[in-house]
Amino acid sequence: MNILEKIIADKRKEVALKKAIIPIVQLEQSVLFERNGKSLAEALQNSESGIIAEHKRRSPSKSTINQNTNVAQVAKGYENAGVCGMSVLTDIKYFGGSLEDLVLARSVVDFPLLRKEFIIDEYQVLEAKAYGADVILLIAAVLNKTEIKELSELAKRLGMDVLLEVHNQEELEKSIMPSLDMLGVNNRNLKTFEVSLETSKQLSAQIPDDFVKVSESGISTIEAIKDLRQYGYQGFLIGENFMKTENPGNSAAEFIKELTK
Ligand SMILES: O=C(O)c1ccccc1NCC(=O)[C@H](O)[C@H](O)COP(=O)(O)O
Repeated sequence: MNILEKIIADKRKEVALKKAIIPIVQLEQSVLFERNGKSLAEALQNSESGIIAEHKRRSPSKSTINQNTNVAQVAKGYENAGVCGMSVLTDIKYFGGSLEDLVLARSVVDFPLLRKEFIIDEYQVLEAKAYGADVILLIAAVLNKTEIKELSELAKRLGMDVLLEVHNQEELEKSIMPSLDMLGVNNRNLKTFEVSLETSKQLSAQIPDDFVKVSESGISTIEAIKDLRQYGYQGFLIGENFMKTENPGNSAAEFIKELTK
């Protein structure tokens, strides 16, 4: 079993347990369920930087990135830095995140928040809305076409944006559908952890112009972003490069200042 298969197997158990503990009707009673979401796709299209900054304590490829974070402080720091949106990892076992992180970020900022999660069930889409997300991530490597359609259409009905993530041409071909807002190319192979920005460059021409293109993972320089822009990318998801520093908000601010000068 590769790491992605292991994560998904654990996720199925986690979701089954959560469904038994917190019924859907309770999620729908959350005050945040009534909140009008902010569009990340629109924010990226109107942005000079295109930065989506991530809150990430650890990952399967890096056992420790930053264990001492205060998610609310990081969210405020990212807001002051002028990011377009923030990605909040909510997986506990592999990334040290939680839905509480999402709601804490929501309590201090009003810009688009992406629930970064391995979504395999409609229950998690409802959870994303109930805990304050504006955007969900769907990963083509772990979903079939029908699942992508059903999960993305539910997110759209709830007023959320959908970022669909692919890593190769086959995943891209099965995924293109009108209920998606952004097409993300993950430069990290989630089975081997190998990272190459060439993945974004190679797949860019096959992504229809109707979708905002986002390049994800392994981005750490201004030059990389300038290069990826030549391939039509308007969004750049950055995690470790900011989170490995003592003050992720300040790091994002310095990066964006340099990028937009
Ligand atoms: O980051 C990992 O090790 C990882 C492993 C398995 C599945 C997903 C994983 N990461 C999720 C992400 O896509 C990244 O957190 C995100 O794109 C930011 O990447 P980076 O800037 O390289 O931290």
